[in-house]
Amino acid sequence: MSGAHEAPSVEVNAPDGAFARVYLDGAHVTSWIPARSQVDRLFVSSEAQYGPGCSIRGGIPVCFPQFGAFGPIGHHGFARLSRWAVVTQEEINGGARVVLRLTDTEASRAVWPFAFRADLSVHVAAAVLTVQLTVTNTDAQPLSFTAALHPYFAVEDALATTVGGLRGCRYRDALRDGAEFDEAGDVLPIEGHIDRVYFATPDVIEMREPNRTLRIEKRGFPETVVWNPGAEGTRTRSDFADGEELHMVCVEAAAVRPPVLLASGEHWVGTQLMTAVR
Ligand SMILES: O=P(O)(O)OC[C@H]1O[C@@H](O)[C@H](O)[C@@H](O)[C@@H]1O
Repeated sequence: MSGAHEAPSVEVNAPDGAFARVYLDGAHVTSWIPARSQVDRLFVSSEAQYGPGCSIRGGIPVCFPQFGAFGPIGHHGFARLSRWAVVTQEEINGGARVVLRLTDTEASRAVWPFAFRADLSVHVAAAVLTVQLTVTNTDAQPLSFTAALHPYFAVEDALATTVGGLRGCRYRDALRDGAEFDEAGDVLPIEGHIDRVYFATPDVIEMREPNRTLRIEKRGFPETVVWNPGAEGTRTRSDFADGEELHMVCVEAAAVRPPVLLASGEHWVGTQLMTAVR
């Protein structure tokens, strides 16, 4: 574990001023500042740890080859704990992009016995951050996985924040023993600790605060996860500071049910696009 300044990271600087920072450990985006803005739309804890083998608390963890407990290996998989390599850095599509890559190693095969290639592309332009995960089965046998992009969005007051667009979707509530319900509300208020996987969600939803809105889009990911640790959750985690639950909301794009199944040589693409509407 180390401090933010010692761990290697790359900057993504678009000609219009849009900015992102990505750490090589975990291919972890920790900062996103849209063009013509001074405000970072991602939350990172003041207690976050950096470096090989520790997941940064905040930003956008990449959960692969497993999301949560949806699969046979450890919670949220090993991608967020692994060193990725920078493949390309370029100006493209009016913005800037970096692509990082993770491939199997002896250590990964000991946990998950497959050859694979995972590419994470991070593109910024204007008011949009686009994060795309491409997984290729480079093994001779089929493989299956679950995955998520797990952004911690910075909010001024989580308790004044709502997520709109999930009405009618079935969800699994981890706070009620994994029981399933149908979302009845037009908007979902964040009222404290929440931990839900919404299934078959619309590809465009909105996170609204009193003074600003984020449009959160996904492609290839069927599910949306909404998570806030609540006061108890930040108090009991050493990489969170007390009270930080009020300044973050996770709205994640996930692929969990069913797991993604790839034949030898096939690939899968999942994308999350975040737009600062205001
Ligand atoms: O503390 P971690 O491993 O980063 O996980 C954070 C949270 O991630 C969310 O996606 C899960 O739904 C929660 O159950 C989990 O607590």
